[in-house]
Amino acid sequence: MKTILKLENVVKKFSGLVAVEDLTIEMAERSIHALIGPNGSGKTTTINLITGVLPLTSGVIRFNDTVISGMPTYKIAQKGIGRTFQNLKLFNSMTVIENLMVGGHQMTKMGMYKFLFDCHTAKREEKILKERAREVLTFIGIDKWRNEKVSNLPYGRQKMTELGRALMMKPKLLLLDEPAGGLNPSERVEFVNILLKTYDLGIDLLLIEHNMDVVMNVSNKITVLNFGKKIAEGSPEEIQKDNEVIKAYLGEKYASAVRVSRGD
Ligand SMILES: Nc1ncnc2c1ncn2[C@@H]1O[C@H](COP(=O)(O)OP(=O)(O)OP(=O)(O)O)[C@@H](O)[C@H]1O
Repeated sequence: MKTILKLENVVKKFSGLVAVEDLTIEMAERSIHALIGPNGSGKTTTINLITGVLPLTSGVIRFNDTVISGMPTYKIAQKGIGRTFQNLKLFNSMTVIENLMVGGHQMTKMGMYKFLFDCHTAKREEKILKERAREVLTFIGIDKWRNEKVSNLPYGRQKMTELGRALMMKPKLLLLDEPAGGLNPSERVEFVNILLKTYDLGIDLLLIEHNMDVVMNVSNKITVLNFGKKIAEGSPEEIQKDNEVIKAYLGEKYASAVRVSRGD
């Protein structure tokens, strides 16, 4: 088994508060790995550490054996790590396709100076970005809304747009912060199908998610955090039976519903 992402003894402190405590995670290549835990347990902070949005207090993060902790965010993105956010970070007054094209700019070889002053190359770059955006929009099934302003779209399609923007860079690993949050049941099913299709393209997924149906159905491995510490790790079956996880997060109601549905 090859490891795509490795966190080694990662610590993040915000003045007095230890948000992530001595966290070690190994994510296998060709896997869907979930990070779950109660509110405030350090999940989003962990994603912010991986993507370089926050500096580590101590520890090391490796992506495909390269140390990425300490690198600026754009370099980490260029290495092949994409992300989506818990609260959408789209440009609401821009159209769907414009949002994707902005997300794809880092993909092109051109610097901003050249883009502004070299019209000929800028036009060619724009054409490449547009073609890539259409390809991504078709893949996630929202191409017909490409010229709509993001603010006019229902929430489910806005979430798709954000996923599309992350896919523009052709990441090898995609970090998803609550992809199913705020979606209604049919949007959720549609989104999960697109995520599985994305995985089939060869993109590994690290997923933060509170919806346990989604987590248990799609993940190969789950890491559970509580107060910044890893309290359990294993397959969905192992995690559903883990007493500490049931006590800290899943609750007895969830655990007994699973036992009934399994006929235990
Ligand atoms: N920039 C910050 N400054 C100070 N404290 C922070 C900061 N970001 C996060 N925290 C704190 O770190 C802890 C972990 O927060 P984090 O957002 O990582 O949790 P989470 O597991 O993602 O929660 P949720 O499920 O609610 O999104 C919390 O106590 C939070 O208040």
